Amino acid sequence: MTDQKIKDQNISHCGFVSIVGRPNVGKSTLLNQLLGQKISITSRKAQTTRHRILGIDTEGNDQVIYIDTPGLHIEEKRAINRLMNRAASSSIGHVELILFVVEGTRWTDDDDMVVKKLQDVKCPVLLVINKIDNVQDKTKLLPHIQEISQRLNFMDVIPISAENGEGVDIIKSIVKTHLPTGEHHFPDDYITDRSQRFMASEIIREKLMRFLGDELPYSVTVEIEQFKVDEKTGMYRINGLILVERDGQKKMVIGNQGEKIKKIGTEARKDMQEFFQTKVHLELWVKVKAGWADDERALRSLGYGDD
Ligand SMILES: Nc1nc2c(ncn2[C@@H]2O[C@H](COP(=O)(O)OP(=O)(O)OP(=O)(O)O)[C@@H](O)[C@H]2O)c(=O)[nH]1
Repeated sequence: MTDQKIKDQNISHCGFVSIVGRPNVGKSTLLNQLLGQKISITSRKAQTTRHRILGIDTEGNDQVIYIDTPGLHIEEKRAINRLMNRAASSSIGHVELILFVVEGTRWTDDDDMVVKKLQDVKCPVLLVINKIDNVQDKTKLLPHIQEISQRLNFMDVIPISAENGEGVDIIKSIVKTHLPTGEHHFPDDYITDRSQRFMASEIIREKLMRFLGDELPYSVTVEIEQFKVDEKTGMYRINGLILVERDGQKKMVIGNQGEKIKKIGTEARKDMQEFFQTKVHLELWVKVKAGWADDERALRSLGYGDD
């Protein structure tokens, strides 16, 4: 190895990379793959991610800070949708690189909206075509890529499958070449900027998204009322409050003889134990708080819009 190479390896690098795209294209799945650990919740329903979340990947002298964002979407009628779009848009500036994630050969008006937002950015934009495992006829991929490439000057186009990891290493190596020299922003053992309390509420929300019917998840949010560490055993005692908008929704979350909320609690506790690496005692309650998703002040008190 040359002296120059040895010298370069000892220089600290750090930079921010935004992951943007419309809802449900696989941004959070990609972030989890890039980190090799699950920190961002995912589900088959659109608009699972509601907050901006940082995923920190430190390898030797290099620290990459990925910004996972809520999916950008046209519908902005409700206060919650406005805040989600704002959180996503604010992450577009001041980064080293943007990963624009789209889904196979499927293109929608929301994708067009994202392209418009990216039109004037100063940093390079990498087009990431996700879910290629779902594209049956691969011959359609090339003309599709050619068509999208006319809409924006992409630095490169990488087809991937975030679900099974295909192509993710290529993204990692491209990201590395865009890191400026500089001190690490976070301690090397950090994987996210978010508190354990926040992660606990997200894990519960993921189970609500996954186990409730198609419409209900958008009327539900979670507040952590208690987060205590038992000093003797190290066990976490967590109380979560599930807020819904109407009485009928409360019944649906609880389920027949409490079976639904029990399932949500069991699955959330399992994930929490894995994430926190300790035993967890979790209790869940459901409460009606009408109109929480339309009221910007109520949303702020629930932690929305701080992003
Ligand atoms: N087949 C397939 N499914 C994928 C792939 N990546 C993600 N998915 C699925 O797509 C759905 C959405 O993934 P998410 O990671 O939650 O998508 P997102 O873009 O973060 O969604 P929002 O939170 O709505 O912005 C989930 O059901 C994932 O399992 C992939 O490479 N292949």
